[in-house]
This record gives sequence, C-alpha cells and structure tokens, in this order.
Amino acid sequence: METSSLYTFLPLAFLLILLTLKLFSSWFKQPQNLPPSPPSIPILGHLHLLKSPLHRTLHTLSQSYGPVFSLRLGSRRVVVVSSAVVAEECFTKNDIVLTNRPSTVASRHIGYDNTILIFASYGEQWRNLRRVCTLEIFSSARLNSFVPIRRDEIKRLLLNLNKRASSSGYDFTKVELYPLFLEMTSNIVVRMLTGKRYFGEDVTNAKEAAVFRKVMSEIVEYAVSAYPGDYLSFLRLFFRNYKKKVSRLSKRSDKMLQNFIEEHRNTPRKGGVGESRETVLDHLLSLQEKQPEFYTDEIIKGLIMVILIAATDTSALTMKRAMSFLLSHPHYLERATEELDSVIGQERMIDEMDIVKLPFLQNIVSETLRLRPPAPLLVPHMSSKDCIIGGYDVPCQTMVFINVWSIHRDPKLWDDPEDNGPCKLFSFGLGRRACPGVNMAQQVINVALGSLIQCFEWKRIGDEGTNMPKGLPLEAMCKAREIQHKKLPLSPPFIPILGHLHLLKPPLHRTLYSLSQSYGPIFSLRFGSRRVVIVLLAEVAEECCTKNNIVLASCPSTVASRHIGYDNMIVLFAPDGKQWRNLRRVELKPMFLEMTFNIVVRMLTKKRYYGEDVTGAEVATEFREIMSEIVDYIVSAYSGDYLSILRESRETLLDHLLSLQEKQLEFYTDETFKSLLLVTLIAATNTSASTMTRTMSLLLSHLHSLKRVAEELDSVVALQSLIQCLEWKRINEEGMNMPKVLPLEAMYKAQEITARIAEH
Ligand code: HEM
Repeated sequence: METSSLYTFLPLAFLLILLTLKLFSSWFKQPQNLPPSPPSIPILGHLHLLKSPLHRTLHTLSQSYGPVFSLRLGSRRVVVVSSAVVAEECFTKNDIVLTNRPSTVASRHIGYDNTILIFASYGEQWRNLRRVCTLEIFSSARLNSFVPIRRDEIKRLLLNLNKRASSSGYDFTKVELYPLFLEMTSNIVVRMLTGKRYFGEDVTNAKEAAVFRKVMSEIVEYAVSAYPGDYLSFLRLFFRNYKKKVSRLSKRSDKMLQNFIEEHRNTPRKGGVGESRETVLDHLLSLQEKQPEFYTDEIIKGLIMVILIAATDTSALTMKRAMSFLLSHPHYLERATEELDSVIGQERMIDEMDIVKLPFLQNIVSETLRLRPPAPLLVPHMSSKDCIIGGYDVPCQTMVFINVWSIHRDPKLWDDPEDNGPCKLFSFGLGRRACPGVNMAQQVINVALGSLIQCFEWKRIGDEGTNMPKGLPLEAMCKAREIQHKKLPLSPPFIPILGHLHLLKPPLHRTLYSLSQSYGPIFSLRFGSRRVVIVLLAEVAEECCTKNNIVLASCPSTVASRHIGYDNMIVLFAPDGKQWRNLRRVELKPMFLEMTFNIVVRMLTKKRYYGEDVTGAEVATEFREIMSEIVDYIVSAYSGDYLSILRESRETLLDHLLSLQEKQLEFYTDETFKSLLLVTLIAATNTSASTMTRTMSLLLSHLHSLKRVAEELDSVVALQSLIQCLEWKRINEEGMNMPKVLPLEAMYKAQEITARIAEH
C-alpha cells in the first residue's frame, strides 16, 4: 500500500468505527418500554399514515394501539395521549417536564426565535412572559376595563345583522356567519391591544387595516400549518420557498408591530410617566419606562403577536360551531331563547354579569367546546427529559399530542358521548401551559351568542340531515325578533320619572285598596324606577305563595335593608338563595309567636330591656331607642330606593343608619347572631305588638265579641290571658271603631278572678 493511500484510508476507517459505536450506544440506550406503535416505513416513519383531520386519524389509530401510542414523524418521535387519566398525569406529575414546545421553522421566524409566549420553551423567559400576561393583560381589573370595547363590538355585530335583515323587509335573510364572528373577535382583540378597528366597516385607516388583515391571516396560517421540512430536514431542499416566504412575512409583521409601538410612543399621553393608560400596548410601554431592561420592544411585540395569534380564530370558530349546533337542534335554540326571555326579558340586552344566571346558554358553549374543540390536539408539548407517561417510557425531546377531541368523546366518561355531560373539559389545556385567555374567551362567546339568540330568530338553510356539513361555510337565515309585549296588569296614568309615587298617601294599604276599585284586584304601579304589582284577590295571593313561591321568594333590596341588614344577609331581607335558606333553617320560629319585646329580648339575651326591673337602665334605654329607630326606617319608604337621583340628598340618612349600625355592634360581636337577633326583634316584636293593639281595639268596639271570647276562654283554658284576667271597656262610646291613629287607651278592672291568679 502506498503511503498516500494509507493516509486516506486510516482517517476513514477511524470515522467508520466511531459512527458504528455511536449507533450501537444509541441502540442500547433506547428505552425498552416505549408506547406501542403501528408498523413504520424507513425514513418516513408514520408520516404516510397522517390524513386530515389529524385528530380523527389519531383517534382511529388509538382504537388499535391504545390510549397511549407512539409514532415517528420523519425524524421526530411523537406520543399521542387519548385518555383523560393519562392527560391529567401529563399536566400534574409531568407538568414541568412537558412544558416545552417543539421548535419549527415558522415558530423561529414568526416568534422572534421562539422567544414569544406560545412558542417559548420552559425557562425564565417563559415564566416572566406568563407572569406579565397574567398580571398585566388578563387580570380581572384589566379585562374589566375593556368591557366597553366588548359591548360595542357585540352591538356592532347585531346592528350589522339587523341592517341585512332590514334590507329584505325584515323577513328571514341569508347570512354567512363566520366572517362576521371573526370580524367581531378580531376587532375586540385589536382594539384592546392597540385601540384600532381593522375589520368590517368604520375601520381606523382603510389602507393600514388591509395590510394588517393580510399579515395576520398569513401569520395564523403559518403558525398552525405543518411544514414537511420540520420532520425531514432533507425535504427543505424541495420546499426552499417556504423559508423565504416565512422570513419575509416575519419582517413585514415586525415592521407593522414596530409601527404600533412608535405611534403609541409618540402620541402625547394624558397621564404622566408610568401612569396607567388605555390600551394593552400603552400599558406595556408604561412598564417599559420603569423596567426598560425587561420590557424591550421585542418583548412587547412578541406579547402583542401572541395574543393576535391565539385569541381571534379560536373564539370565532367556537361561535360558528355553537350556532351550527343550535341550527341543527332547533329545540335547544328554543330552550336557550326561553331561558334568556325568562331571566333577562326583551327589554334589555344580556351582559357579562348575566352569564352565571344562564346555565343552559353556558352548557351550549361547553358542549360546543367539548364536541368540537378549536385546538383538538392542544398546542404540541415536548418532553425536556426522559419521563413516564401512562406507564410507558418516553424519551427526552418527544413531542406530545393530547387528543382532546378523542378524550371528550370517551364513552367511559360520557354515557352518551354525543350528548351533554359533567366531566372535566380539556379544551383550554391544563397545567402551566393552559390558556391564559380562558375567561375573556368565555365572556365574549357567551354574551355574543346570547345576544344573537335574544335579538334574532334563526333557522337553517334547507333541511338535509340533522347536522350541518362540517367543512362548509356556515350560512343561516335570520330575522329580527319581535318584542313580545307582555300582558301587564292595568295601571293608573303616571307622570314621568315619579311614575305613581305622587299617588301614595298613608296608610298605603287603604290607598291601594281605593285604587283597586278603579283598576281591578290585580293592578300595577311604578314607584319611580321600580315596578310594583298589587294583589287583592285571595286566590291570586295564594298562587303567589304556592305556584310562584320560589319566583317571589326574594325581598326588594333597599338602602335601609342593605345597611341595617348586613348587606341584605339577614333572613328578612336576603334574596332567595343559599344564604336565605341557611338562615331560614335556623330561623327562630317559636320566638315569632311571643307577644312582647321582653319575651323576645330575654329569649335571645337573657336581658330585660322594657318596663320595670330592666337589666341595666342606661343600656336598656339605648337599646330601646336603637330598635325603635331601626323599625321606623325599615317600615318607612325611603324615596331613594325608588328614585336613585333622590339618594344624594339623603346622604345624612345613610350616615345616620351607619352610625346606628355602629352603635349596635357594641351589643353583639358575632355577625350571624347579630343578624338573627335583629330580624327577630324587627319581625317579632312590632308586628306582634301592633296586632295585639289592633285586636284589643276591635274587641273594645265590639263588646259582644269580647264577651264571647272571655266566655270561650273561661270554658276552655287555664288563667293566662288579658281577657280572662281583666274586665275591659272603651274610654268613650262614640262610633263603632276606635280612631286608628290615636294611642289605644282603655279602661280595665281586675275581676275577682285576679285573686285566683296569685294562687295559680
Ligand atoms: C375558545 C377560545 C380559546 C380556546 C379554545 C383556547 C385554547 C387554547 C389552548 C388549547 C392552548 C394551549 C394549551 C396547551 O398548550 O396545553 C392555548 C394557549 C394560549 N391561549 Fe388560548 N384559547 C382560546 C382563546 C384565547 C384567547 C381569547 C386568548 C387571549 C386573549 C388566548 C391566549 C392564549 C395564549 C397566550 C396561549 C399560550 C399559552 C402558553 O403557551 O403558555 N386564548 N389556548
């Protein structure tokens, strides 16, 4: 062998030995307990098996290979999880290990080299971004500050639909819904971030808006679509244009985002340095002034970009699918309309605060997110070291797909996987990487969907099959709903603002009785802003306490009830609900039967505060004063409860009520006990005492009845009552009845029987 050929051969032989050793060592290091896998072909692995939609293909494979199986997509190893239990394990035991994201050509170019929240791997950068998102963008205070934007965009959607309906003579009109939904969700997000409207009519700047829309739609497309070069690097040779295109796109989007920053930076601000400003971008720029080393322009652009990518399509798609579901199930649409009509009515629009009171509407949204989640495989996770998933070894750098679509249809979790169920939903992900925009998404979707149902009648185009075809654009027929005028009870003529307040003269029950002579036994009044219905028919009163018992169980809230009644938490004022039912359970029912203040006060406090022999003269006097004032306020109507404009002028009344409340705190420290005591005193003492006064007045005016009661008592019961022990007559003899408002004075003389009481 020549020396020159020896020099060529030796290094090659050495390289060959090294490669063989590396291959062997990696072969020996392969974990033996990998998840099951379908047969693969060289180089491609299982790429040839993947058909669209991917979640369905993976679901079919899970039927043969189990709830945890693995695939090779070119050079990348993937584990697919289709079981709720194993998915939970991923987000609890393995949460940190699986917090990374796989890197792709698109994520590197669009996502500032994977430094933006949605693409960043687990580490300090991601943790800081997540903290900024939670505290500075998605905190309830910040989200609440954007309520007007959400309301305005939903209103614009409704007006847009109404305009279309009006152009066809207010009959059913054909509309394509998804573009309208996307316009609404995109405008909400862009206005919240930058204050601009870029979609639909009335855009901020038509040219700028067109550029923005084009760039954003391309970014979303690149962010969600798969590029073969990410799985087989040699394929990049055949898809060279892809990298160039995505690189140019990233430059355009960076320029656009930088323009936003410059524009906001150069706009004179209302507040001084560091003061809170209106949009998310303004807020981030104010943080930049305080912490320029963290809040760089790149970080700010990345945060804006992430929200633009994550927030718009997901919500619009959910709305489209919810409407498609309702159009295919008209009986659900009917039930949702009934719920909205009964809870909110047609006189005002649904608002975010109403969502909790609309369980059926919420169920429709949950069911849509369950059966058709917008991210059916979540956003791919990636293992940062070797771990165990569902009992199988999963090596470091494995991509993990959670097949939410498959989990949400597991017949072991839902009796009927195509129907409603109470199990946990994975649509927003779980654990550290779960969607931080979940609250905002739920608010927008529920209110927008509720508004569409509240304001329009809907029907599908044609009636083929029970479900709308999945991939086609969602077209529907809609028509503005007519306001159903309710059959209200008759009402006297009223004057603006006051309503019927000017008609009310004391005693109220007599005034109402006189009005009933003209307007019937059920009539309605307006006390300023409040509607009142008056019932004078026994059977209707009974209907109120039986058929309508629950509906009418709440008491109206008044300024006095809120202040004296611990913000309406005491049993007398609490609205029907858990609090009221709990209080009612411990209601001091026997006490209501007692006839005097002393009986009640002694039962509750062991103290006597009325009459002679009081427990402590000074305290007793104070107590009596407080109670009499409180009862006065409770039973007297306060005009501020009916006309809020009058509330200001009664400022001193509120102060006075509050000072009374403070005084009362000296007596009892435990809040619940205080509230129960208060309600007992109010309800038991005055009502009982005034009933007794009225009964005695009646008996004194009808002496024959008094005599009959005395006879009955003598014959039936032991000696305990006023009538049995004393002989009674009225002071004067004019007229049949005692004047109503005078104090009840009477003449009495002890019968001889009094002597026997002493013995008794
Ligand atoms: C129906 C609407 C939505 C759905 C179904 C949804 C779902 C998801 C899912 C599945 C993820 C990935 C979770 C994971 O990796 O395990 C995610 C991430 C994210 N979502 Fe949402 N989302 C919605 C709306 C929103 C909205 C309105 C915003 C913002 C306003 C938002 C912001 C984000 C962000 C920033 C991330 C990335 C979090 C991270 O990687 O750390 N999403 N979302």
